[in-house]
Order: sequence, then C-alpha cells, then structure tokens
Amino acid sequence: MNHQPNRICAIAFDLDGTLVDSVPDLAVAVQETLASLGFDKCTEQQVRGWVGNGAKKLMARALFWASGKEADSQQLQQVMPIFMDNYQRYLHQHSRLYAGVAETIAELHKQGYKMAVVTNKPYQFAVPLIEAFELQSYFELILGGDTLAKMKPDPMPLQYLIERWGLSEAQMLMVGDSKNDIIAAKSAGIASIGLTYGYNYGEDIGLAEPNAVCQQFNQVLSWLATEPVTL
Ligand SMILES: O=C(O)COP(=O)(O)O
Ligand SMILES: [Mg+2]
Repeated sequence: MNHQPNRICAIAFDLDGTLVDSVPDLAVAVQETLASLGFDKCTEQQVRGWVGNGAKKLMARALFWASGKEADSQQLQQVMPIFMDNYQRYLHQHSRLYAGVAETIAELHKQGYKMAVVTNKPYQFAVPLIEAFELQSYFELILGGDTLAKMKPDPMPLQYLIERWGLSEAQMLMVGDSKNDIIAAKSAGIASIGLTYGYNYGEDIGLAEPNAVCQQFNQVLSWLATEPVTL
C-alpha cells in the first residue's frame, strides 16, 4: 500500500445500510417491543426511515409514531432493555450483506487498505453482526455508537481513527449510506462516498454532497483506483 500523504490508505465503513441490510431484524425487534407495550405494530418500511442515529433514537422515533408524543428519558430507560433483548434474539436472522460487500472488502484488504467500521449501532450488536458474516478479520477496529462520547454525525469517531492510525485527513475515506456519515466525514475533513441503496430517511444521499455517489458497493474499488488523490 502506497502511504503517500495525499493518497487514501484507510477506509471507515458504515455498517447498517452500507455493509448489511439490517432492517429486517431491526424491524422485528421494534415491532415486538411496541407490541409488548400494547402499541400497534409499525411496518418494516417505517423502520427503514427511522434508522440512523443509534438504537435509542430508533426506539424514540417508534414510540413517537405509536403514542403520538415524545418519549421522555424515563420511558426510554424502561423500554430500551426490552428492545435490546429483542434485537439480541434476531440480530442476523434475516439481515444480509449487500451485493459485492464480501468480495470488495476482501479485495481492499488484499490491496492493503487499513479498514474500520464506524457505526451508530451499539457496539454489543455491531461485533456479532460483523462476525456472523465473517468479516471481522478485515477490520482493525469496530467503533459502535456507544464506544466514544459522541456518534456520527459528530466527527469524533473519524477523528479518533485518524489520530490512532497517525494519518492525515487526506489519507482517510468514509463510505456510508446516510447523511450522518457524510456530515461526519466533512466535519472531520475527509473524503466520503455515499451509497444510494441504504437508509437515509428516504432522502437522496446526493443532497449531502459526498465526493462520489455510488449505486453499488464494488464501485468503491473503481473510485479508489481513479480518484486516490484528494483535497
Ligand atoms: O444504528 C444506527 O442507527 C445506524 O447504524 P449505522 O451508523 O451503521 O448506519
Ligand atoms: Mg448506515
């Protein structure tokens, strides 16, 4: 791997909606949590629009939809263990890697890129999900939404990686499906690729203005091959 100061040699990947279509299992966990509280069940499609800011915010959005009012911290404190238990049970029953992810991650690893997962998903779920798809050996680090004091769109997890790996901003790329990923990348001063197939609250990822918009995961390889010099 070429470690020139202005060439990308490290990549941070988002997890939900980028590597893994995790909504099928998240949806069942949300639905069962709502049902156990006596609320109507939401649809999988609704959950698709609620994912992005971690497990607590997901349940807060679901409760708002179900009850018509904002959940207070006491209610969330009571509901979160139920959701966490439910999601723990389903985690990777119906979740699937997106097309091209396994091959592309293996190829990037072969090419020598340093790789990490930077997700807003709680760490306790991120690790077994990545392990279920046998990807853990490719990633030097997995940062969950609760690993550091702040999660995306805050740049903290990306700044942590840059510092820990002793890189310049120009050497790092963020690949994600949500504007949270792109905002975090921009705030950290690094390049980003936005994927169109994931979860972005139903919005066009292009509106967040990543350096490139890709329809398929393997296009990350061709982008890196043609656009390695950044900023
Ligand atoms: O758990 C979430 O809310 C989103 O997770 P992600 O950051 O991997 O997309
Ligand atoms: Mg995502």
